[in-house]
Amino acid sequence: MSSSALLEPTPELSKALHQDVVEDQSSSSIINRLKSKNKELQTQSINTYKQFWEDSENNNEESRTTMYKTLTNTYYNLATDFYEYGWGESFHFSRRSVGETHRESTRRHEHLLFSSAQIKAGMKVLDVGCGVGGPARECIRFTGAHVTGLNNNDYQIQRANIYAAKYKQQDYSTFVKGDFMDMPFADNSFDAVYAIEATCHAPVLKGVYSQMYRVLKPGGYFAIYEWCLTDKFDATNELHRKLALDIEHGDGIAKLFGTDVALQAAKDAGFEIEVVSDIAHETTVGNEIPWYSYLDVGMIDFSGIQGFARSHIGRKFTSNAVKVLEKVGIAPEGTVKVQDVLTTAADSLVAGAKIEIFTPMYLIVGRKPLN
Ligand SMILES: CC(C)=CCC[C@@H](C)[C@H]1CC[C@H]2C3=C(CC[C@]12C)[C@@]1(C)CC[C@H](O)C[C@@H]1CC3
Repeated sequence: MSSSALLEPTPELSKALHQDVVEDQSSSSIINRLKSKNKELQTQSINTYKQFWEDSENNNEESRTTMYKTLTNTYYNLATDFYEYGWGESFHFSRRSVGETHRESTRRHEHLLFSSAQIKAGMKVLDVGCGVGGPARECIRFTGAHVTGLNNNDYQIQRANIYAAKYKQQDYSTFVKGDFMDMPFADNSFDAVYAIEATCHAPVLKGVYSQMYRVLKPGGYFAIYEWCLTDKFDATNELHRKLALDIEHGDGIAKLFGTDVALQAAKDAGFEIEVVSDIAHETTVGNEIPWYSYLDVGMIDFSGIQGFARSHIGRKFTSNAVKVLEKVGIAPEGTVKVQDVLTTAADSLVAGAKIEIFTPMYLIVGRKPLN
């Protein structure tokens, strides 16, 4: 099978695949969402995604980086509903202190980035790879800025617009479809730019960081949480290589880069670096819970359906429930495979984190020089 077998992620495909769910203004349950997919297109999407990774022709970095747009788009067409069901509206990890809820730690993690980027009321801010807009909405609440969310996935843009209407934030946010390697914005048009666990989908980090530099006004701040392989990653170690590939496959990433590559890319893009830190390994008062704990074996969260859904045992429950839904024809054929891909993601992230070869929160804060 050639790499072109992945379905072209056009707006028409999105509309046909997700059907009337995109028009739904209420927060629809995962069952309703699965029920209303175009079954044939959903099955085709997951089969081609699986095939893409199994196909040895595609299972090499060059082919994956060439196909990054289609690869990541196909992934989010399949994963978005599950992410919202098990994680909420902000698609990222966070450090958590004892006594802190998932929502509280998510917010705190976002606030740290917004403060690092010096975002203030009235500023024009860009969120690169905004998902369904969870962090953008919090940025608006926390700072009073106007946030433009850039995303290449039509379904996520539609979800973001639905939420903006729900939370009455239309005047403070705009969600734009576009490729972060070739942004549809003029030079020097934003006061601050940030990205949360999103630019790892880029085929070349310097490419996306250079675009962030280009659209940022001189003197403006750039702040990112990057997904990276750490210095402990050893490319000659078979287990390390397998875990990196599983993270890529499970999370729709063409290629993971090292922290050294990310930092150099930010410098090469032109930023004056002010802060660099793998905050996964920083300790703060009471911060004793690793970022991956929710996904780890033995962790049970009784804080509600979402808490249960993201736990290891909850994932097993979801896999079995999805099998039944698929059997009785409610969920499209192949939905079990989507849950399998997500299980690969969760397991490899936890394993990679435990041996410290991976971090989802390599913080880089830089500034575009005034001259
Ligand atoms: C892919 C990138 C760059 C960022 C997303 C990070 C996380 C928010 C996701 C990574 C793995 C995801 C999984 C889930 C939610 C979102 C993630 C943690 C689930 C818990 C959602 C519910 C499913 O039934 C199981 C998923 C496992 C993986």
